[in-house]
Amino acid sequence: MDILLKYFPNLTDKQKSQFAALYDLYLDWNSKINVISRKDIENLYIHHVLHSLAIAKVIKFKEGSKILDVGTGGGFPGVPLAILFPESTFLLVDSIGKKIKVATEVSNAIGLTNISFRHCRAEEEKGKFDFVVSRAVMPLGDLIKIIRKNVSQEQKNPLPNGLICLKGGELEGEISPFRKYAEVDELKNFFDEEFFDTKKAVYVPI
Ligand SMILES: C[S@@+](CC[C@H](N)C(=O)[O-])C[C@H]1O[C@@H](n2cnc3c(N)ncnc32)[C@H](O)[C@@H]1O
Repeated sequence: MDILLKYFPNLTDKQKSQFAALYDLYLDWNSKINVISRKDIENLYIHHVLHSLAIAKVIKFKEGSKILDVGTGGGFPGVPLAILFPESTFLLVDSIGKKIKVATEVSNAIGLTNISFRHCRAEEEKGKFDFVVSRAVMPLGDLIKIIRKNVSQEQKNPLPNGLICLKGGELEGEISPFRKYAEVDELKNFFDEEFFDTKKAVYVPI
């Protein structure tokens, strides 16, 4: 948990206690419904929470922003972002109901009120949002096809509305059709921990 303060030193007491509560909640829920690899749970704050918050190093969402998290699984990156941006609203969707249940239970337990959940395929979600976020769900081209309908044309943020996804490893092939518009941030430029050496955030204005 202290690792979060290293990169986000201005957390409020409420945010600190919400982040701190995540460990026990995920430990408990993950033992019933697997959303994080069991041996990775001890790395929750670096591998999952801080990784999700990398999106906040790409953009600080303006008050009133609406964000869709596609394929959130147990709530990543949506739950950490909803804690960090209490003035924005988040909809987390996943096609697997029991994973959405974990994300819902965790966020209810920490009293998040700016978040909602839907058990559906992203293809079925018709709402409009300022940004779509996603981690480890599907190749960029497939994701863009699905979420294009969900990006609002009304702009209120410093970056034009679009998609921000967290990706690992070799991305050249996946990104090349979008290279004219995509911006790739290496997470090692934001965070010192070795885990981030190969991780990237890809922003595509839509
Ligand atoms: C590898 S998991 C990643 C979960 C989470 N984003 C994370 O990083 O921990 C991929 C998730 O995407 C969901 N998913 C895949 N295709 C989807 C679709 N078309 N609509 C909604 N969810 C989808 C799966 O059910 C799964 O929970």
